[in-house]
Amino acid sequence: MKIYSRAQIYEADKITAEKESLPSINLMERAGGYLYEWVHERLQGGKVPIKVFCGIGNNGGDGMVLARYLVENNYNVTTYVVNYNTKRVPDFLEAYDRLKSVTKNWPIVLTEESVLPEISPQDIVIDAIFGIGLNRAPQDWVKKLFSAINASNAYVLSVDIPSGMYMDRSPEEGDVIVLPRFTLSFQAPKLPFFLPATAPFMQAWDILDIGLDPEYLAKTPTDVELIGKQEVIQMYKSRHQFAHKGMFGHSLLIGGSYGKMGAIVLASKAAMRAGSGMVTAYVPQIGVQILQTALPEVMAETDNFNGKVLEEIDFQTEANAIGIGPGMGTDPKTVKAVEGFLKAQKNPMVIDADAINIIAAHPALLEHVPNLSIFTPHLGELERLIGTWKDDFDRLEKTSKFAKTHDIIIVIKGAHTITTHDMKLYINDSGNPGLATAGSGDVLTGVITGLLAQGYHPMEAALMGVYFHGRAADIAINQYGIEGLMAGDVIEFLGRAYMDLFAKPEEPKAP
Ligand SMILES: NC(=O)C1=CN([C@@H]2O[C@H](COP(=O)(O)OP(=O)(O)OC[C@H]3O[C@@H](n4cnc5c(N)ncnc54)[C@H](OP(=O)(O)O)[C@@H]3O)[C@@H](O)[C@H]2O)[C@@H](O)CC1
Ligand SMILES: [K+]
Repeated sequence: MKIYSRAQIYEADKITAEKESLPSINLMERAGGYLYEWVHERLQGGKVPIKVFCGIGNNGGDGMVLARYLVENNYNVTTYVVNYNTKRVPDFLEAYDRLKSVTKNWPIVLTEESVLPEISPQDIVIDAIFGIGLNRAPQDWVKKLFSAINASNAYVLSVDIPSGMYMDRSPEEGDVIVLPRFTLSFQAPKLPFFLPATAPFMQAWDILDIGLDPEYLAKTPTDVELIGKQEVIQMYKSRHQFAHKGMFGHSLLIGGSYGKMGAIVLASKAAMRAGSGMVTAYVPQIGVQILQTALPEVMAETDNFNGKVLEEIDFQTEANAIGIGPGMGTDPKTVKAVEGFLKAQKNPMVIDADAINIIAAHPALLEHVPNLSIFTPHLGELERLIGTWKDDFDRLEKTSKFAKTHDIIIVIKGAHTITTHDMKLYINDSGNPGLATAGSGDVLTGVITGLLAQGYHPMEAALMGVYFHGRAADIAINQYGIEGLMAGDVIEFLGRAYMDLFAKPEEPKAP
């Protein structure tokens, strides 16, 4: 699913109005009408007190239309104009007049001098104060209103985006954002919904299709995409009945050290479950027995040293794909081995954990990393690789530039894992907090390597790998719970994640 920028949303709005030869207020009427339907379906005329807070831009206009429908249908509504600015936009004014024409209870105008209204936990609050147009810090009294809404314990429904959330920067000290119970966003989700500093405000949300011009939406390329089941189905290649193991590639996982053999065991097993025809693990001698005992399906190769860490990386396996890093450590001898190894590589591979740390500490090695290799850092590793950042948006910009410069793919692991290549961002749609557990990254490395070995393009392998890893965890928590989930459980549910691609979607849960 495409994620449009603010400029693209405004453009879509303009083009839709032009094409339909309708004044733009009609689009606002449509948006407000859909908001009303959503609310009405749930309240069924119930006389709960509804407080609609409207700004004076188009987001406020949407709120005004919703308020009018509520009034016309005899709901118990009080409407407020949060008059944060002198520039009331024309469509807002029109929607405001239309509301005033149907009721004697005109909206209450709130300004800096006003006493803010009491909000009780029984109220329903509609937050239509700021939409995607927020471009500077609101005045203190407006922030106080946001805080009062948040402190009220009322059910809060945000229109389009929680008020106070920016489209292009993370919250800073002193910022306040409305924390809604639910957000109804128009046409497509917005980038901040998925970033660490702002995603916690998006506990539940849905998209309202307000009929923006489908042609414009379809033909406009976006810098950001959301990757879910639909996108993965398009990349998936099904197997025919007479397939044999030689057709699905040989994965080689390099890593492990004394005390950290589990990481390479998990990665190797995950590569098998991801569908790699064969898997070999290249480990220090100390690890051979452990690996062979843990995983009879996986072959082992080792170096010529009797050490606890890898001192050499020189293998016979003719691998279709290599994943390096899990449990490897950063012993100087291993660093030398990695240097030698990288210089000999031509094909894209998966680079994780200590292999990332080694490259970060020896940036000259980047030159030897094959193009389209997939780096899978968590935030700590990413910082070592690319340096520090100001906020979530800055991190994305710096990471995509770094990936572009070195022609690599970077998978930034997090609650919403984001993959970047060629200045585009791909946000993963699956996964849950259960994945914040030891070994989960090693499993991901194995899955991506296994997909790469099967002949998927590195971008497909990265996006599918991240998706399946998350989806397997989503299915696994039905059995283990979020707290109980372990990395090994994710591996056990990988098969189910593949099967789920073609399963009938579940009924959405009621908010
Ligand atoms: N386009 C679409 O597809 C559709 C969009 N729709 C709706 O429109 C919403 C976007 O509307 P919007 O552009 O009018 O912006 P909104 O968020 O209402 O802010 C209003 C204005 O406030 C100003 N301002 C900013 N920060 C400020 C501050 N701190 N303190 C004081 N003032 C501040 C700033 O104007 P400025 O003063 O910078 O000129 C800004 O323009 C969108 O979220 C959706 O709900 C739907 O109707 C249907 C189709
Ligand atoms: K809002």
